[in-house]
Amino acid sequence: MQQSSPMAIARILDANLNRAREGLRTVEEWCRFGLNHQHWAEECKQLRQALAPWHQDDLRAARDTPNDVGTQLTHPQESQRTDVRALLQANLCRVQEALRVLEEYGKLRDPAMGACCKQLRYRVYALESGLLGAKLVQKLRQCSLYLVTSPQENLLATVEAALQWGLKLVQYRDKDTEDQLRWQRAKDLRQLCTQYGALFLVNDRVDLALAVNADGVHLGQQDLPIAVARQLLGPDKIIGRSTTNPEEMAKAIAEGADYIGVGPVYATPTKAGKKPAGLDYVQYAAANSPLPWFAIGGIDSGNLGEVMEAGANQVAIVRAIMEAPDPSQATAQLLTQLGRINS
Ligand SMILES: Cc1ncc(COP(=O)(O)OP(=O)(O)O)c(N)n1
Ligand SMILES: Cc1nc(C(=O)O)sc1CCOP(=O)(O)O
Ligand SMILES: [Mg+2]
Repeated sequence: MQQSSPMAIARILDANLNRAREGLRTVEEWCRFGLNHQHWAEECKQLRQALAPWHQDDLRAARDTPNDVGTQLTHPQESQRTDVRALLQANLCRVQEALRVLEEYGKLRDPAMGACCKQLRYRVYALESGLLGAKLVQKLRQCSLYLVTSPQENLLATVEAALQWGLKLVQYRDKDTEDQLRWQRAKDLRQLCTQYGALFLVNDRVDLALAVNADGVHLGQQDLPIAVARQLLGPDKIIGRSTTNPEEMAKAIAEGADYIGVGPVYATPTKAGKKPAGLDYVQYAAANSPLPWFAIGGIDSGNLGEVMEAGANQVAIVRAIMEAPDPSQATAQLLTQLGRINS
């Protein structure tokens, strides 16, 4: 059994504090500049800051790089990063390993250091699932057509008709129904969407989204702040935000929305009284949005061409499907125009 050497322990702590902080900084840069994701960028920063007070002068002073036998040790995978995902994965793994070492050796120095590093390691697991497990958002990026429902007697049959043609994204929007029934309908739609492999979001209501395990929510400017919804829903669920102008777009990005609605493109009775943002804002979104975005408002097969010419690849629709004489045919027509019969 080896006697514990304070110098050796100080070197281990110093090396792993550096490793954890560098790894976090690498991930943070992508959250900030690659994803424009304020929530995750801040989480990385806070994790780094939580480690900083433990990196005391005596630990730095123990550093002895010339005599560190590990500086020449590399693994072939370190020089083979195929893409940003692999880079993030490697760095998050590095941070988790370093935190585990800090937890174990930190206990020898101060039990509070061990406990702190354990908590930080759990937060890094959450960061990892948020960043790399965001499969729902990746799926949303593939959806060219977004059906936003309106209340009607044959709600399920109408949505199913669209799903049969390959629709992959549905939002349950229902302003007036009492909660018991709304919850029942949301459950039925959730099940239907699961059956067809489609994403299912709930408009306005985070509680309802949670209650039926929806894939996310859509929030307008008057609805809950995104940070509150994120806290309730966790990092993996999709949160969409309506925007009408560049300022709202910038705010939604900064707040950590996963996608935005861009509209109303045209005046629409579904959102009576809301002034159209027009095709100019569609063009602006096409040039500037780093997030997936859906043009919405008054869009049908007759004007879809000009909305696409303005730069939209993804559109959200209420009446042109929900009130179509033949929702199947309407969906097929829209998907064909969007160039993707299957999504
Ligand atoms: C995809 C999408 N975009 C915009 C909206 C509108 O949301 P909001 O402004 O909150 O208005 P209501 O739909 O709640 O009346 C949306 N629902 N979906
Ligand atoms: C629900 C909604 N939100 C809009 C926005 O611009 O934020 S426009 C809109 C209504 C879209 O319905 P339709 O396809 O029937 O015109
Ligand atoms: Mg709303």
